[in-house]
Amino acid sequence: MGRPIAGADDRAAALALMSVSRETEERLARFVDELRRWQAVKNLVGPATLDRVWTRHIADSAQLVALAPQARRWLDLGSGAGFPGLVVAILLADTPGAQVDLVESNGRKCAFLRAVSRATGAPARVHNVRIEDVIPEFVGKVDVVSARALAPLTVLLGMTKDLLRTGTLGLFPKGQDLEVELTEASKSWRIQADAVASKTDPQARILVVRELSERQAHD
Ligand SMILES: C[S@@+](CC[C@H](N)C(=O)[O-])C[C@H]1O[C@@H](n2cnc3c(N)ncnc32)[C@H](O)[C@@H]1O
Repeated sequence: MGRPIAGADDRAAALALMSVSRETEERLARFVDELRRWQAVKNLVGPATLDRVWTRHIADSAQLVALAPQARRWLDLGSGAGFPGLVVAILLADTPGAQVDLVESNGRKCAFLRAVSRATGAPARVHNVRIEDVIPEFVGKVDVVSARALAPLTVLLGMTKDLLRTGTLGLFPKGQDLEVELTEASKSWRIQADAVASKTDPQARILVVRELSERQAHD
């Protein structure tokens, strides 16, 4: 997006980027209300981003759903205040069989995620654990693994390799350093991926990882 926009304009700009029902918009608005309420005492997101929460966080997260329209079972790692995982869960709230697992090590953020899931009826389960400890539980069980602002790509691929090697699609929003991250990660991994332009930030792209294998010494 260009010039920062705030308040009602920000909400309208975000909604113009998404195609959601009235009910889904209301659930997203409930999420934003709760975020503002909790933010006052718990500092869940960067304070500077709160004025543009609809474009910077809601629409930025929502755009992932269109990249995996058939996916029902999502795993979001390092969910923080719910981006992108809880937004995805709200968008899938009326989709039969939808389930979004949110993994977050910070207990305060998990309390927020649970409160919003309850308030919105989103099909989300919150796991207050470390990512490294739960990945094995999800191998073969999720269609998509997502993570935003969690770790450099090399680290992210190491964390998710057992999922990506067994048919789970990886959706990783990335900033302007994606080429550098891909060059670095390609030293250790063979990666089949597309970089899709972000709808909310001209500098950003979403890395869609379709296949992953480890490089051998002779590669
Ligand atoms: C920079 S924040 C990004 C949050 C959110 N994904 C977003 O884009 O707004 C990274 C989050 O990952 C969580 N986190 C980092 N390492 C983790 C780990 N090993 N296991 C579980 N959560 C982790 C942190 O507590 C933090 O909330």
